[in-house]
Amino acid sequence: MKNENQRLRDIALDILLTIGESGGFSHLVIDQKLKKSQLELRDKALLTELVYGTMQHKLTLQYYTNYFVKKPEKMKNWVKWLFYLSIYQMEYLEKIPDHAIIHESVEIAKNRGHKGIANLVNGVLRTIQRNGLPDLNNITDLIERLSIQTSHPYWLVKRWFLQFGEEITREMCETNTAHKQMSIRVQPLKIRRDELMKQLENDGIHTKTSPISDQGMIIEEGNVLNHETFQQHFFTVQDESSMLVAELMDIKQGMTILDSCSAPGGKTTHIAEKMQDNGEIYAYDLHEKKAKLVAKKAKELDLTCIQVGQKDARKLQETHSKETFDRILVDAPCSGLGVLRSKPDIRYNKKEEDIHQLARIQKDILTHVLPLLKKDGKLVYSTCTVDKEENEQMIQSFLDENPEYKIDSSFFEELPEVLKSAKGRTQFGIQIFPQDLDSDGFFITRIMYQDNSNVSR
Ligand SMILES: C[S@@+](CC[C@H](N)C(=O)[O-])C[C@H]1O[C@@H](n2cnc3c(N)ncnc32)[C@H](O)[C@@H]1O
Repeated sequence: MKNENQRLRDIALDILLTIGESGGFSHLVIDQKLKKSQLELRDKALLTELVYGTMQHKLTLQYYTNYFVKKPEKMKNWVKWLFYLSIYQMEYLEKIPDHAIIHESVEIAKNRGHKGIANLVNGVLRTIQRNGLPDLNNITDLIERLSIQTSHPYWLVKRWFLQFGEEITREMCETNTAHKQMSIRVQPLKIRRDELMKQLENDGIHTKTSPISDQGMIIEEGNVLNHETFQQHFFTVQDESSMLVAELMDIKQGMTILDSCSAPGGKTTHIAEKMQDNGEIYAYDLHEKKAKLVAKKAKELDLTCIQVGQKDARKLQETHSKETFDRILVDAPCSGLGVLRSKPDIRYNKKEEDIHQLARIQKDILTHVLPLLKKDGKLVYSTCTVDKEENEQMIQSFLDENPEYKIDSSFFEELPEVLKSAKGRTQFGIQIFPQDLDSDGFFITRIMYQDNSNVSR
């Protein structure tokens, strides 16, 4: 008979095997399993922590495991992941005593395998308990050391080293393995921010205002997702860097706006709120199912100025005439290297080749969408990634090929005070690193037409 602790770790192991070996998205697999599991709320939180934590530290845990096991390549996948899960708990979670972790892990090994595997698990974990783990500072290659210490693939650390230098890369990798603060965006047509803060405070949830958006709040303590104001859709959970995108669109009431890559609708609904639901927003996404999420979100937030549809951004000229929109948002599909804290599996699944292909798609989308912008309009381009090829270099190459456009220099004046001297600021936009604001890594820039009538070419 399995006890509750064992059952919980068994489920965690199944989830890790699915994400780690079959490439499932962590948040989707966890959601699915949690729905079926009938675990108590507290246990669900621990299960989520075990899965995210183990995934986040996978390469470090692999290094430790391989240090102690003689022929690691011969281990079955479930044994490998059982080691990662067990060592994660011993090394990173203070609340569970080592003897309890070892006991549960050995029981799982007995149930899933045989006595030999149980003995191996017992032997390795007891050695770690007695002697501790190897010192990662002894790894001599700087990039390899950082890769193992912070569990980022070698190619990615090397790429960031070359693009941003050692200091920024180190800070970024370290931030990516740390806990991330949660932020929310109030729906101002439903409740004022100060009122919401007061209501939450009365129920023991401490918040502070965001330096990025006057709709933003940072949760300092307490679980806001269990609060009635969340069920009432008085706010949306949104990262602060993500909030900054709509903040930098210079939005006014009554505008006609295109959101070309809009699902699941975080930024579309923010734009609608900023317009006080007064204007027209056309929100599209390549995938029908995802576009439906935008409509759902708009409905929950009682926003009516959004028209949702399934469309390829590269073919929008079939639907809309040239120079239709006052503002356009291209929140482009990207490699997602800025959101590694919330989606730990991304770092192991992405390949360098994906980046080249994404940069081509991003440029293609920009090229096809920009003619829809009014001559005095503004287009904001953003990604949730940290990579020059998809951001600065893509923009530079686009502008080189399309001299009728330029970066809108007033964009930089509108940056919030906390980002005015950010390290990621260049003539092509701003790269926000996760360590800048304890938020997601994002790139944002703003493009407009350039009056070339006086320029001879
Ligand atoms: C970064 S996400 C957008 C996030 C969204 N703006 C938000 O804030 O919730 C990029 C979206 O672009 C969509 N996409 C990818 N290729 C596209 C294309 N060719 N045309 C339109 N949408 C596309 C993806 O399905 C994905 O939902």
